[in-house]
Amino acid sequence: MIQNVAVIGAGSWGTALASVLAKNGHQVTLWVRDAQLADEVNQTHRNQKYLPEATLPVNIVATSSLEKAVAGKPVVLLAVPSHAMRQVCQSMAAYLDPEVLLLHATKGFELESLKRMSEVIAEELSPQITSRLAVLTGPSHAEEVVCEQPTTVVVSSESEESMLRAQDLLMNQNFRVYTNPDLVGAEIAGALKNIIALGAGMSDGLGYGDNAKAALLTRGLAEISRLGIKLGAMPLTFAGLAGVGDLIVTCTSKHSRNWRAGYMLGQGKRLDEVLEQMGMVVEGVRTTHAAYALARREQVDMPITQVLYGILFEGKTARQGVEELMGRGKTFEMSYLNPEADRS
Ligand SMILES: NC(=O)c1ccc[n+]([C@@H]2O[C@H](COP(=O)([O-])OP(=O)(O)OC[C@H]3O[C@@H](n4cnc5c(N)ncnc54)[C@H](O)[C@@H]3O)[C@@H](O)[C@H]2O)c1
Ligand SMILES: O=P(O)(O)OC[C@H](O)CO
Repeated sequence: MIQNVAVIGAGSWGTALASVLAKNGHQVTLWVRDAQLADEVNQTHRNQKYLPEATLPVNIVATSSLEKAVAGKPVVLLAVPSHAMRQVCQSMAAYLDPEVLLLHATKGFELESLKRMSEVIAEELSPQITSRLAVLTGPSHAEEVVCEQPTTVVVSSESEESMLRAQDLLMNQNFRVYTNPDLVGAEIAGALKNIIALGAGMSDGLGYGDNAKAALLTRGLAEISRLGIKLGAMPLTFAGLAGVGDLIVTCTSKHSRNWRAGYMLGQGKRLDEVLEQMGMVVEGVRTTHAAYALARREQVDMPITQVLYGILFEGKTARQGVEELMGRGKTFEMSYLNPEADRS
């Protein structure tokens, strides 16, 4: 069924998802924070800053008014950075349709509270929203999605109906949408892979090869799963699109913001220089901070995250980080063989 959909956030991901929805025939209102960019989208059907190569469908109409964007819309899709989620929800709460289906496509935790995005959304809107809330995640770079390159993603929700509605809205020949009821696992996997992507970029920036990258991905997945399972995720989610699928794409793609930021750090640039040069959200930086705190709180061993925390926030060099990881004591690969020695 054709729907009126509001997409909140006109960075690369919001713009690409607006394009998918519009090509599926939906009427899309795109909320753009910057009024000048809203005019550009309406007049030129382009978003030069975030997706310069793409021409956008004409059934995307941009507005810088959050009220105009969401009022009366049966579906709202949030694609803002994690640090903006709470404030955006607060600002749009009064205008939302009481029966709205809410999707979010944000990969991160709220740093201050260490909460997942769906928890932040439920706190700001209402606990009942969870029955109409779904997350969209999986291996999907905006730059490829907007040019209709084959892409697979996953939607997760506590409500089967919401999950199926989200799948129907988004799925097409080039954008294949799977469902997975493990909302907790989907959100955690999507957020934590960005930490490992920073590490993979660093490894490449240091000039290390494929062996190092494979080690980071595999041991990265081990610690992502360890924390995720402790926080209530289903183990198999980490073997799926939200887990290993997204880990592969983010750690190996030239489009990845997290990999690119890591690469520059590996080459010896300072974090502030790197973030300035990126000009786009690099979720992995805040997520490293959040995961470091969560790992301490939950007493879960996350050696790669710990080392990256040291590099990002404590002045350790990338090379020292590698030495630290490679110089750790002997241990089992599979912690189930010796749960007492749950080390990576
Ligand atoms: N880019 C991708 O390919 C991709 C794919 C999947 C998921 N994501 C996730 O989507 C989310 C958004 O990423 P993106 O790549 O579109 O980022 P981006 O850097 O391309 O754009 C960020 C957007 O958020 C807006 N913004 C920044 N601060 C804001 C604030 N305080 N309040 C409201 N809006 C604010 C900016 O104006 C911009 O429109 C992230 O969580 C990211 O991990 C991105
Ligand atoms: O470009 P990145 O590193 O923010 O990753 C974007 C998506 O999460 C890839 O699935």
